[in-house]
Amino acid sequence: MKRPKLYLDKVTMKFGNLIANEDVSFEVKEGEIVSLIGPNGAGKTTLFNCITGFYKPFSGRVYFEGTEITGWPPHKITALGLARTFQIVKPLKEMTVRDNVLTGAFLKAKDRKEAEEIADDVLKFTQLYDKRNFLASSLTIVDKKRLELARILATKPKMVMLDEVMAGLNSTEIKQAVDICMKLRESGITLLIVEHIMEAIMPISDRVIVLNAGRKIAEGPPQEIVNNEEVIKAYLGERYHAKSKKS
Ligand SMILES: Nc1ncnc2c1ncn2[C@@H]1O[C@H](COP(=O)(O)OP(=O)(O)OP(=O)(O)O)[C@@H](O)[C@H]1O
Repeated sequence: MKRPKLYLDKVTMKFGNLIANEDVSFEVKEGEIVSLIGPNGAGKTTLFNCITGFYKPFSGRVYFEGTEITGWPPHKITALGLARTFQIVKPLKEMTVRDNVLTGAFLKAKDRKEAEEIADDVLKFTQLYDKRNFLASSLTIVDKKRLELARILATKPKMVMLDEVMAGLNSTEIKQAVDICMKLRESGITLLIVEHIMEAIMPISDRVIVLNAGRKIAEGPPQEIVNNEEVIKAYLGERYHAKSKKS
């Protein structure tokens, strides 16, 4: 039996009267790829912020590898091995690509030499090594997204949470991003992915969790989710449903 890596117990988050997440519970097991989907405003990013310490939930608890991390500061959660990307990528623009990645690598490295080794490995993995001396501000959107991933991989995470890393990419770049997800899983990293590009994530997800208006409305293997009437109505629509039936 695989152990739960991440466990949410009835997480609720409110902004004034608006309930962005309501009693959301689920677990992600070690080595799984789990996708979190739902319409715009469903509460996916808010939940990521609650898990990674950027928001303190109104109520409920978050556990990582059995340790309760509810309300911990983000840097402490990253140090424990849970890292996340942001929907709007924010590299340190006036620093080089390599220095950006080094800032992540120093979290776990014992000295500069080790940090540089970690950074260079990660830069090669994310195909940014040739651009290591570029200023981050000069990168294209796909390379900025790779850099965002490289920075968090340099912290040597056990679990990575990706927030819409495929948005704005072309089909070749999406395929490369999917390959990276598969490679991360092969290397033992557990993944929780927020994404709107169903064609990319459905084939690689072990399980899919669906949020709508802050509540979890479904959870299950991709094939079950694409046939779930409530999910089709709330989010997937007939188009994706019909397409997935054909394949
Ligand atoms: N800081 C905030 N203050 C007030 N309301 C917020 C805040 N952040 C999010 N919300 C509201 O909470 C709800 C959930 O938003 P959230 O960004 O989590 O949705 P989402 O599922 O990530 O959407 P998308 O797919 O568009 O990224 C929305 O109604 C949003 O307007």
